[in-house]
Amino acid sequence: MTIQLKDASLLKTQAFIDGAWVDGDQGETFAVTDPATGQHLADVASVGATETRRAIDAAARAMIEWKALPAKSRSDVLEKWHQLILDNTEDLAIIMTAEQGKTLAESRGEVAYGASFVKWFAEEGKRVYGDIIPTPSDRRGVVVKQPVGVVAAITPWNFPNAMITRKAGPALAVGCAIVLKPAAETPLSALALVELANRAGLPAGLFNVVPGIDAPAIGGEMTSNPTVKKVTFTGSTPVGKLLMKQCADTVKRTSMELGGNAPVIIFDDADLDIAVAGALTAKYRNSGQTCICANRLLVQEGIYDAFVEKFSAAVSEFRIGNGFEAGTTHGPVITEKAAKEIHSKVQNAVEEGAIVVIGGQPGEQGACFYQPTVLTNVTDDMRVFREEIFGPVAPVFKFSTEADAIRMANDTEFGLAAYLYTESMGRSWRVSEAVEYGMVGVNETAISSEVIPFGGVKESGQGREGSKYGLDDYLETKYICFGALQR
Ligand SMILES: NC(=O)C1=CN([C@@H]2O[C@H](COP(=O)(O)OP(=O)(O)OC[C@H]3O[C@@H](n4cnc5c(N)ncnc54)[C@H](OP(=O)(O)O)[C@@H]3O)[C@@H](O)[C@H]2O)C=CC1
Ligand SMILES: O=C(O)CCCC(=O)O
Repeated sequence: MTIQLKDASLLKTQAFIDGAWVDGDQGETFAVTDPATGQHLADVASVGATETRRAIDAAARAMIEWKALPAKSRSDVLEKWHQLILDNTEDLAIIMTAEQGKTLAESRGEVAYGASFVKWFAEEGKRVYGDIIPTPSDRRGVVVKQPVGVVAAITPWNFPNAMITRKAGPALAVGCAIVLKPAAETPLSALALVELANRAGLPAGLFNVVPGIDAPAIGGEMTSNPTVKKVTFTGSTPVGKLLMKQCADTVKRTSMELGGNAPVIIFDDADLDIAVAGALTAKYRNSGQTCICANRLLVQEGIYDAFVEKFSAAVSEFRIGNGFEAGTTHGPVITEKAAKEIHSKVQNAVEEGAIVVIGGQPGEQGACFYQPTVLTNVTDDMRVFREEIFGPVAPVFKFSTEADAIRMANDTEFGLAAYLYTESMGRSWRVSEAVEYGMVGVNETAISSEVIPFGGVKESGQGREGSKYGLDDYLETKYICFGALQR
């Protein structure tokens, strides 16, 4: 084991089912490696359908008492969990950088971001209101909100902490129990989080973590088991579609946070410095591996050359490397396979006529590195326009009119986040309303926080996470009719 922590007991390698740390039934394990060095970090228990079923049964049992508690009692446990996450920020960040590759500063930021969802939903869970409906007769209609039931969650490797708390926070706050399958690349962050929830006093069975390399087996059980009432997923659109189909047989509720193809539209009247800074953040955050990362920079012809010059100059200052090393601004991408996939998209663009302004090659630091890249002379038939790049590659497209920009922005099956830069108030409104996206940043790309409804339209998914709306995904609406009041 090569991860050095202040509290070594946060490094867990077994599954957590019904309040106990357990191996898989077959004793199988899978390796977790550091993408920056290729070093082996840990062997983690690999569970399958049988253990997942056991976790679901435990969740259903645990929910009976949990959902009957006053919201305040559930909130108290979540508040303790929140504090423990903050108290252990450094260890959680070290685990994250080791298994995911992002810089230590980014990992610390994500731990705080992840903790904010626990705190937010500890508070929001106390504010689940119903309604009384004034019916036109001798009756009263009452609407109550109830927990949806056992929740199954499948999470990705790009945000190994926050994508878990954004689901577990609201689920637990309203009285649900949860069974979580973390990404195979980043199970250690998930296991450390559930260890802290356990230390916070969360009763056994309410939060189960089922790591494993056979995702279809675990996902198959989660989506077919009738005890599971809701599946919440963050990841790629093809897997999201598959899970939705699998959920149809038992008519489960689903929340899907899927792929994106975010445009950053920069108009001639934008403040150039602000636009460059925003585009840099939107593109290169987490080495480009965020579903709301800028995928396409759309720049109006009058400002295009100045933008490319300033943007590329800033990119040339980046230092890619091991996320633990001081001075590293950007870490590796998650796997060698991902680095190769990014390069194939760049090669496709270059073969079709794109010009590499900077980068354009795998990094020399290791198999999982890719150079921060800027491409010009790009067109809308290239893969970098159509597909999610999920890497540090910025294709800069040119447009003429506002109508062109809106058409290009909407010319995709995705609809998660879009950003625009302009000094015109009228244009801000017009374009924000015209683009088909779930979230729009106007002169801002740092749009995420626990207080906002995060989610997409079109094939980017359904449901919203965070904010007051984030509770709805875990609640059922029940109508009760009180009749014959005169009796
Ligand atoms: N919206 C987002 O935030 C994300 C988008 N993506 C996009 O997807 C691309 C591929 O990344 P990748 O990691 O392969 O994404 P996936 O969608 O394959 O993985 C996300 C999660 O789904 C699980 N999973 C995969 N297949 C199944 C299945 N059949 N049944 C149940 N669960 C399953 C994975 O498990 P396991 O790890 O064990 O395979 C992981 O936990 C990226 O390049 C990016 O474009 C990826 C991650 C996050
Ligand atoms: O799905 C993702 O890529 C994580 C979203 C990051 C964020 O909340 O900003």
